[in-house]
Amino acid sequence: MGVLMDADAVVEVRGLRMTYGARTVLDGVDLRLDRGEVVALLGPNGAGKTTTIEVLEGFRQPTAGEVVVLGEDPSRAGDAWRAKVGVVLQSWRDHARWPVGQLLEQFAALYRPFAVAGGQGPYGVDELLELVGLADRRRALVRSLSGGQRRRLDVAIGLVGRPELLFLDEPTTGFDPVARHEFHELIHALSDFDDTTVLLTTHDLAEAEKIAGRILILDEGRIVANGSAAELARAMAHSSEVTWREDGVRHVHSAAEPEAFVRELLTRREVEVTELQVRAQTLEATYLAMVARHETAATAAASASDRRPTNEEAR
Ligand SMILES: Nc1ncnc2c1ncn2[C@@H]1O[C@H](COP(=O)(O)OP(=O)(O)OP(=O)(O)O)[C@@H](O)[C@H]1O
Repeated sequence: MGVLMDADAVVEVRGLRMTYGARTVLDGVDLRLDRGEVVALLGPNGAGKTTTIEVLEGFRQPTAGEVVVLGEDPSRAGDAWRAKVGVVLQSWRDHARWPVGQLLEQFAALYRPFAVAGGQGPYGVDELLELVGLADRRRALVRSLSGGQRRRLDVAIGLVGRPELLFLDEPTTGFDPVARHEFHELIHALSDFDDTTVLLTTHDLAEAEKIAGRILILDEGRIVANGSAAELARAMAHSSEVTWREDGVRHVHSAAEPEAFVRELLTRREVEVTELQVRAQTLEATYLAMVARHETAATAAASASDRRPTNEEAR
């Protein structure tokens, strides 16, 4: 059993460190996921997102820190634990000669012994193919799928055991807009109706904003931001822009709290307000500002510690 205390947490991590040789990739990561949450882990290339997810999946042994996932240490957990966790890795290129439906049947069979009494057990193949939009490719060989279809199959393989916790590493790479939209609906349905907890990495900030209730930004081995897209925008003091017409005259106002401003505008004014629009700060602008701010601070700290004291200062 895990050493951490909170029974409500699906994932709880404290002080996670990971080094590859002399290189420190994760340097004190703390995070927590509660049941039914969809959380996006963002960060620049090489920030350590995949490494974090691989530690949570039990594929990598951390250098230091406490990691509890579904009540267990993932690096020691057994098959019954593994059956509750779904994983979609960044690239998965096996099983080229298998027909899609047969491959999913095989995976479903692996999960069947772990189905709990009264639970639904693994997905039926037809239902799963329908869910991921591959119903018409049941008999196709895996190698004949397009890149986006291949990725949908990866998602199906991650889902087949009806996991309590789903890790998705850049799941929508190569998806066309329709597939992407369907995938977002699928994630909403999983968290709303099945209480599935989802942790995904993505470089698509619009996607993170759309599907994740909470966003974590990892940079230089640490979580530098944690909150909803709106909370992160507020933390950066980013304003939304409200525009409207009053007696035919166009007005523009920057508001840190646009809901309150619009409420005031609509209730207190006696004149007619038309063409009211609120342009919210995008997560992309917030993200770019946050990463830039963090990196500037890190560079300043590094150059301060490199700077040798002058003779004058040393005295
Ligand atoms: N097995 C390994 N051995 C040595 N270094 C590694 C290993 N795996 C990853 N790294 C390094 O660790 C750092 C973090 O990699 P990771 O794949 O976790 O980042 P990421 O945030 O997922 O990046 P991306 O957005 O590019 O997918 C990178 O600098 C990478 O080169």
